[in-house]
Amino acid sequence: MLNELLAAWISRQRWFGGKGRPIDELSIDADVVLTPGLRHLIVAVWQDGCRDRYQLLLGERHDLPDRLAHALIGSVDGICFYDATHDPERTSWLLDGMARDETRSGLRMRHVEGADIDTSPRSIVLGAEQSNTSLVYGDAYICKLFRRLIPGVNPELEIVTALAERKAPHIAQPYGWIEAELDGTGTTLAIMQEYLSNANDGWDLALTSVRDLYASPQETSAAEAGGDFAGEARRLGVATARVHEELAAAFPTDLIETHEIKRMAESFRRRLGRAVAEVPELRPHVGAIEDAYHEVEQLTGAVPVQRVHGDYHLGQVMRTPTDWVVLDFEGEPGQPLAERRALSSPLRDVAGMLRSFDYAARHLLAGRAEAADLEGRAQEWADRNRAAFLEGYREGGGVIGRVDATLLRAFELSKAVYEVGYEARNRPTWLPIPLAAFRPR
Ligand SMILES: Nc1ncnc2c1ncn2[C@@H]1O[C@H](COP(=O)(O)OP(=O)(O)O)[C@@H](O)[C@H]1O
Ligand SMILES: O=P(O)(O)O[C@H]1O[C@H](CO)[C@@H](O[C@H]2O[C@H](CO)[C@@H](O)[C@H](O)[C@H]2O)[C@H](O)[C@H]1O
Repeated sequence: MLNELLAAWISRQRWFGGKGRPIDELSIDADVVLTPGLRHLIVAVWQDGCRDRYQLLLGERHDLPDRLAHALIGSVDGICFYDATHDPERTSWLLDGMARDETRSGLRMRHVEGADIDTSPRSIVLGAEQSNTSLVYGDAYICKLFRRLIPGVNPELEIVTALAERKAPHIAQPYGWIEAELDGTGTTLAIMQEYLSNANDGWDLALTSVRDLYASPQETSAAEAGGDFAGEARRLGVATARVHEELAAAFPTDLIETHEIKRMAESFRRRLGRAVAEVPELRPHVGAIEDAYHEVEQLTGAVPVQRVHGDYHLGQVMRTPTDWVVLDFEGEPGQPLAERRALSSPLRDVAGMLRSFDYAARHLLAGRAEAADLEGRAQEWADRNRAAFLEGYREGGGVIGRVDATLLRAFELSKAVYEVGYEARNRPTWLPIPLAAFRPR
């Protein structure tokens, strides 16, 4: 009975990866009582013969207070089962568990060595719930619970711990984590980090600047408009180069030669093939994209590779009162863990951020025919901020050599191809944004 309630509820959650397909079966793989009225579950969801596993915090109460009514999963024999991430009385136990380094039936809660965890703040669930659920404790900590579980150490934990040990700037300090064995592999279930309470998301800041430009008289250039973003874009470039430098110092690096460069071009092509099958609007652009990938195949010499962010965009960086902080070193969601941890060219992140400037410039135009006359201004804003970011990247020590232009272009196109698939699946009205990347300039 509980399993059926959970199946109906999980299919409605924003973070559920199998939306739109019926659930054939849901079973409870692990069930640990953390404290009376709070259970930690790992459930297996079967759809079309495939299994995905998810992590739940299940609350139990005889009477559910009104403030938790929205979190109700269902009732069985007079007990109300609910999503306990919304219940600060219960989630405080996670803080206690990490502070005490508790282990409960294989569920290990740990704090970073030397971190002094204040267990007094109470949590709220972060509004912009995405593929995971984040709990913010006062203005001290943010604890991200991974919903869909993939066996292995989460790259975010691996990277921020390594960079924090080096006292690297531009990261949010890690405080603790939760882990368990999944298929015999130590698997990260949650990460707790410093909450940047006084910071703004890069995407929101960039959009404010774009709006200022669109609202200013036609003859005003992007440089003269009130909220010019170029200074911030340059500082972000500097921070990005410093983070790359720290990643190269903390993890192995390598040089890839001709045959591996060809393999990289093949992987760009495979991604293109999958996206074209899914989104026919890509078809007219295939020839030009293939040409750019062909140029990559012709490159000679070695390309430096290292650990990178992997899904770098304006929504992954926050501006604190003093500088930029980079979040979410997890790589592209949906990619296998091995791929997300693989060494790559740092130009991949540079390309990701360049794409993001295009996104910010065009997002107000998407799907609005009447906004077509803003096209030139969108281009001007994007060009100005892309150039400023690259200037900052070089200033911070980042290397973009002459041959790198070919790689950078291919990474940008490949990111835009990924985005076409992402938007078609998640936000179809945004599809024109990445499609614009393939127009000849
Ligand atoms: N350390 C932090 N401090 C403040 N806000 C944060 C922090 N980490 C994440 N956030 C906020 O949560 C949002 C989503 O976080 P993110 O880690 O990107 O989650 P997801 O992987 O689900 O996209 C960010 O855009 C940011 O607004
Ligand atoms: O932040 P996530 O790890 O969930 O990344 C995924 O979602 C992003 C959207 O939130 C998506 O990014 C795309 O949209 C952004 C604006 O919302 C834009 O700034 C990015 O440049 C663009 O790629 C990301 O690709 C996806 O993996």
